[in-house]
Amino acid sequence: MSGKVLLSQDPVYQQIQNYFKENGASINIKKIFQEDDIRFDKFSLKLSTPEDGDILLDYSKNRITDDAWNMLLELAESRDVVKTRNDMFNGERINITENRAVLHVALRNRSNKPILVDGKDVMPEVNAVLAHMKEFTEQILSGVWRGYTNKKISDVVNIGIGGSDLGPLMVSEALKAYNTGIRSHFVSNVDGTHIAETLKKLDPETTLFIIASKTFTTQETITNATAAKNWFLERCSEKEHVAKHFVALSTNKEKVAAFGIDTKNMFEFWDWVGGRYSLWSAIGLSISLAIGFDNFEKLLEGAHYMDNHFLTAPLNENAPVILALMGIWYSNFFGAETHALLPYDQYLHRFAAYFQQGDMESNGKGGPIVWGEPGTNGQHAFYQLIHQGTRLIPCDFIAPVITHNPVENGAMHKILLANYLAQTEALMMGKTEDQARGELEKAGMSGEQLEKLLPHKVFTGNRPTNSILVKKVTPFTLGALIAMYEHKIFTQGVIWDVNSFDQWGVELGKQLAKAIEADLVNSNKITSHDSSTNGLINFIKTHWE
Ligand SMILES: O=P(O)(O)OC[C@H]1O[C@H](O)[C@H](O)[C@@H](O)[C@@H]1O
Repeated sequence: MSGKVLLSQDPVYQQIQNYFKENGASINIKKIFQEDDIRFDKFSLKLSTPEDGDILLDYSKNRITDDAWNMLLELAESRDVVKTRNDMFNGERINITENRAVLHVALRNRSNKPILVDGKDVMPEVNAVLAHMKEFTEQILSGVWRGYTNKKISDVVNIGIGGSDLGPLMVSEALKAYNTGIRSHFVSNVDGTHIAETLKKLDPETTLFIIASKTFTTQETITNATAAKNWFLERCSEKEHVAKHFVALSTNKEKVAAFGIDTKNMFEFWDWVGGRYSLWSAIGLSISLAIGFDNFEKLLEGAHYMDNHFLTAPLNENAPVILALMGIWYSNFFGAETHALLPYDQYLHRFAAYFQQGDMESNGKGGPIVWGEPGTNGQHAFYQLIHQGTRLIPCDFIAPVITHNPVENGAMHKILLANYLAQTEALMMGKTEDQARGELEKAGMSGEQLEKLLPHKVFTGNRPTNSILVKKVTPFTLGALIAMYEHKIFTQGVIWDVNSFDQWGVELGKQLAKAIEADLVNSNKITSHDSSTNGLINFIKTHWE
């Protein structure tokens, strides 16, 4: 990421800027479709997976002309996307501020081709942990591993936060159709309500706690894990039974041992796995328990499939690169501030939440705000803003062609897909004044009443969307989808010159929280902060007394 000129000084970037200045405002998606019969063929990409059908990326409904697109592809070249991508896959320390390699791709490297970090192949270690996860999953699911009163484990509580929570939670929800019968719970918030409400439902004899923390120092996780251990020990006084009910996922053996978890019940990963890229590592243990190890492997295979695509496809046929460039076009040139992820699949209801961390903790220093909710719920909440608001909001619409739940003989899924399709069409086409007038007249309106209402019924249209279709949400296709977005984030980071793999911005709040905690536990009137913070602290303390 060094040795490049600043993005704003990159000649290709400047060329795009000039093009945008002259043409940006007049690009109309509807018009381009009218002028170009093969627009969909040109601006869509079909990826055929070995067993799970095709993945279709339709990026034709964008404010993009052939010329702009070619220049954006050139920009990817001039920003060294290819070289940096290769550096990542080759184990170079591309996370420069932490001096670390970035190798989540090694965790799902099903080809087993050696990947070297400082000359050492990481694959044997990766495979050893996977073998441990497989063995453990099989023991729990078959009932070989039992609780302290010899009962089978029925409930698994993943205690973690950020990357040690969002990935396992999102995937366990997304693949519920594959559930093994284990009930999964996720506790993340340091608000005691989260663990208290979770524990209410649980029996210590049949519950397994997975303490998931890369560093094993995260305040929320250690506090929740301690509360869980105390809850367990209040019900089963024998300390040695902790070993049957607590396992750890971490890079930090010493801290795991200090917490009181036997390190043979620790599943290891490494500093070259970023928290928000860790669901493929030991952090995925709760996923493996929820859907079975074979399905967890399929998730890895799907991601590996996308890794190969990202690594080998030419830039103009490369799904993550295409998504990245389209995002750059809107962020850098149109000034779009946000990007919406809109999965039309109830199983993917945490997908946007997951990529809020994935994208904004990675590229938040330069990239857009990422947000979203599943369709059709979003339609009844915030789509008004997307359709008629003053801001440009590029959206990704994601859906499976086939549902796991063909309720009412599949009729419900057809309704869902009709909505999925209608939204992107409506966003592009809008409704002209003439059309709106015609509709109002048809409804019997005229004169002043009609003229008054008319402007409110007009939709400008020309609002950009990508449509992504998978055959079905399977472990494989989900793995591929997640990896596609990971590599999109990577590509954008390279173009923006943002290190997507550090997150220094989250440190300051943590530091201050430690200091304030000390102010909260004494009975003094606090005066050492600004007057607002003092006032808030003192208000809280007065109401405790
Ligand atoms: O897994 P841990 O070490 O407990 O970290 C959990 C989370 O902590 C911080 O908030 C980081 O910003 C996240 O990237 C990380 O996922």
